[in-house]
Amino acid sequence: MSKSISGFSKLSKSKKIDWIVDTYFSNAEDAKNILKQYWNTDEKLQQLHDEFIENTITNYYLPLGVAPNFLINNKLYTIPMAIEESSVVAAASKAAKFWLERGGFKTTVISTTKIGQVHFIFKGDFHALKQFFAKVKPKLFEETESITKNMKKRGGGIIDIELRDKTSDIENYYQLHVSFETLDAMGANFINSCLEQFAKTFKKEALEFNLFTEEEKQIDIIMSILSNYVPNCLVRAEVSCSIEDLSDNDTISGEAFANKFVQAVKIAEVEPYRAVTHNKGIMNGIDAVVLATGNDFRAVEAGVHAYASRNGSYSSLTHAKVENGIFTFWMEIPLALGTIGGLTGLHPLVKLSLELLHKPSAKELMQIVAVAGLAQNFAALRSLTTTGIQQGHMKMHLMNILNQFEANDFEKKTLTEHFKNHTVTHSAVTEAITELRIKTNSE
Ligand SMILES: CC(C)(COP(=O)([O-])OP(=O)([O-])OC[C@H]1O[C@@H](n2cnc3c(N)ncnc32)[C@H](O)[C@@H]1OP(=O)([O-])[O-])[C@@H](O)C(=O)NCCC(=O)NCCSC(=O)C[C@@](C)(O)CC(=O)[O-]
Ligand SMILES: NC(=O)C1=CN([C@@H]2O[C@H](COP(=O)(O)OP(=O)(O)OC[C@H]3O[C@@H](n4cnc5c(N)ncnc54)[C@H](O)[C@@H]3O)[C@@H](O)[C@H]2O)C=CC1
Repeated sequence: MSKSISGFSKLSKSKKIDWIVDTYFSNAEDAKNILKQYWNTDEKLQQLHDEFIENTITNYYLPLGVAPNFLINNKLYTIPMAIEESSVVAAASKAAKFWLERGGFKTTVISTTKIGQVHFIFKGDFHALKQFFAKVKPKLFEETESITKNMKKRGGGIIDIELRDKTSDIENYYQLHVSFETLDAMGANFINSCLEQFAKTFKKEALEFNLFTEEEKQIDIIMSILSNYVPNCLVRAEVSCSIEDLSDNDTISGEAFANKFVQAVKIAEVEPYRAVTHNKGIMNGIDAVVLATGNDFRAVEAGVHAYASRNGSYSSLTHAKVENGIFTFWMEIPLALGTIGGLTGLHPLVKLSLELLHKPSAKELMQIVAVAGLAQNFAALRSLTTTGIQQGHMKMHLMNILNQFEANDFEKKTLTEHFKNHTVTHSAVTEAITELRIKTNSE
């Protein structure tokens, strides 16, 4: 059985590794070598990565791929994508190329408001609390001045502070519900700093408020935190073309494809089991760009799925219709992203990704990310409603299976050629590589 340890965080990196490999690995030297293999040879760069998080022992690589040919509002982009799953980048690239020839993607940012809340318990009269709030509200703005002054100069800051009565949900529970404009920053730290100052001011001022009883003066702050639910930080991405232009092969007409596609989207609108997978496909594109641009994918994931459930049941994020012979496919999605702050100015590959994207503002990045999600969903639905998903996915996954067998270059070349005309499944690859090895050995 493994042991626990006290003071691990205080050990040096090399001592941490020693403890890990000695405690958990049968071959400590091998384990240590694997960890060290992923260190950067540039010590300064390694230190930068070490300091992103805590207790760092090595780097965890993900491939960074690119999907070219994205025409967004008449501007061409090559989109960086960091993801472990095969076929996602290929699918995005294929959808980009398809829509490039059909006018490209059109996007608009609908809104950019973010929310934070101070949750508190107040045992008293709501009327008195409202009076107190009216009195203290200017002070809340005043006492956060040092935090907000630069953001205000840039055109952002605190938009409004509301008092919300939540006592029908929990006894004596109220909120300060605050809206913010954080411009090119995702804003989590800015918002949290403002909220924590509101909480201090609110509590302090309550002690001096004459209309409160002694009990009412004891406002109990439970917590102050931004919300990752951002339904008013919304972007729309859309593609459309005539149904005749929709087909690029002879096996299905544009009309038949459009109808099937719209049905597939409708199913995801009404059937949660399908909607979750449908939206997972959208997140294949979104997460990959969010990660490549150093943004907080947990925040995005949480917010997006909450939005997908906003009408009471989990539903598709994308929608499609055919009207007057025109096929339209679109998505509105909440995305709180930053192109300043967090890791965006620190991680060399994030900086490179942002430069590749023409150094976007947060609003531009929202549009690019939404397009990556819409394109991904288009590619997946196109495969699902025509060839089935496995054909393309397994074609891309072939190399992973071959690597599981530690295939050499000759085997990879021969089998890639073979599977151009055969269906890729795990067992078909197993059979083919076994046969090839028997044949090669007997020669
Ligand atoms: C996989 C493809 C693209 C193959 O599609 P294909 O028609 O066999 O590809 P192709 O060889 O004819 O090439 C056409 C274009 O596709 C792209 N492409 C093609 N191959 C590559 C490659 N190796 N590397 C980079 N890009 C590639 C590329 O843009 C290329 O143009 P070119 O560069 O030649 O001018 C297609 O079958 C497809 O789009 N499939 C969908 C795959 C998918 O959605 N994968 C996500 C993982 S599955 C999942 O997690 C989600 C899901 C599906 O469950 C969601 C849902 O249910 O909704
Ligand atoms: N629940 C959550 O989502 C939480 C997330 N986080 C983390 O917080 C980080 C993001 O916080 P931020 O406050 O965005 O980053 P940050 O703390 O690095 O701040 C960015 C700062 O950049 C400055 N700035 C300069 N030019 C600007 C411009 N044009 N527009 C806007 N700001 C400009 C502002 O002072 C702003 O506060 C992420 O790493 C995230 O993972 C932290 C706590 C909770």
